[in-house]
Amino acid sequence: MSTPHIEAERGAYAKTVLMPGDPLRAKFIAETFLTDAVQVNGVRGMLGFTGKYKGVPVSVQGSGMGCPSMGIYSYELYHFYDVENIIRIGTTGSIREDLKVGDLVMAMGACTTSNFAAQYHLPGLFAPTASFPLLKTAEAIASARKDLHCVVGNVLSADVFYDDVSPVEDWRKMGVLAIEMEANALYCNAARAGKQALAMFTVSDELLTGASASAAERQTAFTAMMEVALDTAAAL
Ligand SMILES: O=P(O)(O)O[C@H]1O[C@H](CO)[C@@H](O)[C@H]1O
Ligand SMILES: O=c1cc[nH]c(=O)[nH]1
Repeated sequence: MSTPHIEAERGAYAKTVLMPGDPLRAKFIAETFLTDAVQVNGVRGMLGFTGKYKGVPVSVQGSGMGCPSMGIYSYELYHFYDVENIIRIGTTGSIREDLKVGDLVMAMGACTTSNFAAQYHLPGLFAPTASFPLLKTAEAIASARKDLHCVVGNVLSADVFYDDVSPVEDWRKMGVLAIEMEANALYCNAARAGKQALAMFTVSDELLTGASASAAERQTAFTAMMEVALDTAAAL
């Protein structure tokens, strides 16, 4: 069996899949943290791998950028590959003063400028949220680490990276912590499929100050987030 975007056979993915936007980050995770890792997808270069972490089967699959791309891959994993849990691990731009480069943000909710949820024809607006069991487990793992500052709250999944007019202040006034581009679609797909999802992010940019992660910070802080996500997967 394959889908238009995934060439893997049914059963090739573990029940928990980590999803970075960048397929090369998926490759890095497989090579760095997984044992017995095998590549299960290479269609469009959107790499996917399955291996073991601390003896537990775990997969990692690139999602691409934006809600449409995340919408495709998470839908196919949930519906055609029997995946139960998806943990997005991404980068984000913080819009709150105390959220600094390297900090970890977990998305309890995901606002959006995308029209992704319009497909459901709901008689109102849907509020996409993380799965509480995943969030609770991941937050406990992150908080136990001395090397991480972890904040849980609302994020914005934006449709536009290069905005003509910056939306930062409007969302900041509503208590939104940070901006990324995929969590909303992931949470919608999980809700509709009756599955579990969580999105977490390393702050790569402070949109209020203009600070951004150095190469070294990207290496270490992103690695800490990967470990939190993998330890969460192993604990499920
Ligand atoms: O680092 P990733 O997971 O790709 O996430 C963020 O980075 C990309 C934009 O540069 C968007 O996909 C955004 O959500
Ligand atoms: O500012 C940022 C940083 C990462 N990802 C985004 O979508 N925006």
